[in-house]
Amino acid sequence: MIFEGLSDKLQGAFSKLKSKGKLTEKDVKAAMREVKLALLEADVNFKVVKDFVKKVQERCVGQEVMESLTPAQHVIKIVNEELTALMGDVQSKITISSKPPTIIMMVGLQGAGKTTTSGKLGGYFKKQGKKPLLVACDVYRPAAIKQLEVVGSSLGIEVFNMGDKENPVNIAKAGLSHAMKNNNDLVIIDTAGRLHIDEELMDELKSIKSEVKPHEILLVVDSMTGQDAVNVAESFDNALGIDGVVLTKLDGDTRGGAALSIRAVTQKPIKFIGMGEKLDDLEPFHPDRMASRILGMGDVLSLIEKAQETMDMEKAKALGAKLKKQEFDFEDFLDQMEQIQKMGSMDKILGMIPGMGDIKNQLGDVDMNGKEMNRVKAIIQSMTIEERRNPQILNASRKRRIAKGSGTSVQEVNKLVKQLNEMKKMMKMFTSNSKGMKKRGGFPGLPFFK
Ligand SMILES: Nc1nc2c(ncn2[C@@H]2O[C@H](COP(=O)(O)OP(=O)(O)OP(=O)(O)O)[C@@H](O)[C@H]2O)c(=O)[nH]1
Repeated sequence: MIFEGLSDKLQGAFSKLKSKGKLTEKDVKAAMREVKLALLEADVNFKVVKDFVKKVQERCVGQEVMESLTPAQHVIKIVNEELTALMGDVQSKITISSKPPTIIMMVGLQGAGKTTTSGKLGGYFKKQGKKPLLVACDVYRPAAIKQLEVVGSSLGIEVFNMGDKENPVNIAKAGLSHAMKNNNDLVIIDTAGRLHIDEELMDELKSIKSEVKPHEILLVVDSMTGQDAVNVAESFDNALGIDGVVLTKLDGDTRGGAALSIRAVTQKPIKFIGMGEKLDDLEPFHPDRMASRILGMGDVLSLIEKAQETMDMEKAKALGAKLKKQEFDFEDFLDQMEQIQKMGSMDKILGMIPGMGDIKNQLGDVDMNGKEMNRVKAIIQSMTIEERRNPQILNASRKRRIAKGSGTSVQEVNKLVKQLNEMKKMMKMFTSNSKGMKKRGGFPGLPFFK
């Protein structure tokens, strides 16, 4: 789960508040002390934490909160608003030039994820019907050009390169004219990284910038480097000037400090986040959705978008109808597991579902890689249609037969039955929770929200 440590601590601080009726100033101050500690432990910039806590405290001890019937809810609402503001308030999009091609220059340190992100970005815009061109200007790291070509070809995106003997400024210039000739409406320039910022790197980037006049200079930083990412962002911005940041590796166990500090320190927005090594693991950054995920309130909108991207609507509707009748059998279970595999991973999905954090623990390692998935399929396929449809008839002898027939064990069959029941509980909880969603017209594309 993203920023799990910080999220657990913040929710812990607020659950104490919720258990009280009226709140005194002392209660709020105590809760904010916990929030401050949680943010510092998440490696958030000290000054950012100080300003944040001060602002929240001022708002929380105001009249409307202390007198209200649900003061704790008010405090959480204020923290949510201030967290969202801290990360930039609203989504900041890439500025698309009215006169194509839009030129995006990718900069950043070695290993931050520039080349991967350049490809991801190309894929993201290709999905929107654009015709991107990737330009390989990293002539120093051996195989950097090859890596970009591999990424480009896996996405069906052309990569322009002139080998690693040519001056990067000339490559960028030639790449741009190649794009003009081929009606590319987007040029993404992958520049060279360095282990640390140096004069030579900056001069080269400045010459590329003055040569091609990019509409966007995106700095790619590795969120796992915490406060370092913020310092790198500051130096690149001071030396070169950047328009936005892409935070990579948020799928790792990053504590969240970079995401919560970088905007406040550099005044530059986070535009995208990298959520994995795969080429579709890039998401536009929404401060409000990130804040609500951190506060354990899930992020249903992103979940819907992901589901709609991958879910077969007919199947979704059919499943929704079955869920209403509290039917959910092994056929559906298999469908859902395959669906979730397409959407990313159970861990990521559950992180987006409000209040599903604890279910995640009950479901255990439902996150399956191909091997586990095949064993699950073998077990389910060894069941009779009757058994799949009515799991309650699975007695010991049937389980032994299924285990034998699928080359697995009775323990694994039992575990699968348990997981099916947990999944059923989750769906039930979900459909009952979604009454509120229903009022908002439900969420098309997700069976749970029918
Ligand atoms: N888990 C995870 N890995 C990522 C992400 N983005 C990039 N990576 C990995 O990070 C490593 C470095 O990525 P590159 O794109 O080669 O980094 P780079 O900035 O281009 O490095 P140089 O080309 O050497 O400057 C690769 O193994 C990528 O797969 C991400 O969002 N999540």
